[in-house]
Amino acid sequence: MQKLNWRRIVLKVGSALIAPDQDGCRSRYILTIAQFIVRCRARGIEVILVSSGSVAAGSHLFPSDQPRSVVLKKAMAAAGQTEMIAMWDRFFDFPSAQLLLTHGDLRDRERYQSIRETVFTLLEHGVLPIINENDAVTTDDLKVGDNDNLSAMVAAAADADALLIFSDVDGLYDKNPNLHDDAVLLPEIKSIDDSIYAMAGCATSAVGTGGMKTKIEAAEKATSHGIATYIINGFKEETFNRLLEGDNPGTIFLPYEKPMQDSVHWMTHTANEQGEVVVDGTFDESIEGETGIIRGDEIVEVHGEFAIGDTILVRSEDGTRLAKATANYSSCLLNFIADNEQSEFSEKMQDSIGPVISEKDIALLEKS
Ligand SMILES: Nc1ncnc2c1ncn2[C@@H]1O[C@H](COP(=O)(O)OP(=O)(O)O)[C@@H](O)[C@H]1O
Ligand SMILES: N[C@@H](CCC(=O)OP(=O)(O)O)C(=O)O
Repeated sequence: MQKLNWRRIVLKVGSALIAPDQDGCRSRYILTIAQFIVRCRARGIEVILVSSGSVAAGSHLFPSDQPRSVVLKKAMAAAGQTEMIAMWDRFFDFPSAQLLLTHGDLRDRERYQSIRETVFTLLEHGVLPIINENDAVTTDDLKVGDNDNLSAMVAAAADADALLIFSDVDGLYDKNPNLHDDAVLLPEIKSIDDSIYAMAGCATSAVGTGGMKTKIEAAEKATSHGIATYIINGFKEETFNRLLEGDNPGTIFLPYEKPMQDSVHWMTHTANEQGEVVVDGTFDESIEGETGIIRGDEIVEVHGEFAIGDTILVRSEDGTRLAKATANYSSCLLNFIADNEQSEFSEKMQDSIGPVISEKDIALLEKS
């Protein structure tokens, strides 16, 4: 048995635990999770809750004979969210706060910092943050799409020590246990590679989103930030006692020994690129030991429109994704420099602005 040394944790609760009968919220499983939250807080552990279930909670308010269009699901989410938050809030004798986020919020560095500040202030004042995706307003471009990945982004933003994903299954199996009787539970995953993803199947419940694939993606995001990630069965009461005893009741994904620096992690796992620059073969050498990298003469092409401070992808001519980085130039200026690389004006401008990207604002991507 290990000593529990969590300072701050993120709990992610799946839809099947909120609305198991798909007929509004039920306290059946949530009550035990609420007690777990109370017990963690009593031990001085700060808790952030990421709760799914708004669509599942709101679906009973709409006709069941209509096809579930995107618009109808947004309406279900808007209506179900109030019911779900009201239910959580009823269980606690401390205040809670609702934060509804989209990927559009998290991938914008300023809004990301603003979310962090709000979460830290809530925690400082003993308020329980309850987070969900803002399903009622998201579009394909703006959404994270599943709360497993959202909870990992939140855990990274909040500098959590552990991410606990409560689901309807005991943990990660070598294949979907709901479809294969001989599936074997994997208690500990040291590193995530393609063989781990190959085990993951889709959700088989009527209310889940993403199944195991999005949980492994979440574990990858969180562990690379140094956050231990658990997939655990929220249906089973003994789970919670075992967790508090420092035991692993499901699957634990071990954190990286050398986690990524926060800004690099954000760029790799949360930000998405607004445009890209294609560089010639000298990129690899230019990274080494430099304080800033890529000059105009190394750029072969510029794609998309981006402003100074936006995240861009650096790619090689053969299509390899080399790095994500913060642009020190707008796409407009880079196009000008690329077209006029020999001109004195272009040279002077680069001397005064400096390199296209700086070493402190770059996240090298694994070559695949
Ligand atoms: N290798 C696997 N191990 C465990 N569960 C798996 C696996 N592959 C697919 N699944 C499915 O993933 C489901 C959990 O994901 P999901 O339904 O999205 O839950 P939640 O609503 O908690 O996010 C399980 O009920 C199971 O059907
Ligand atoms: N944001 C959605 C949940 C999306 C989601 O990831 O659901 P789940 O797989 O049950 O965690 C909702 O509140 O209905």
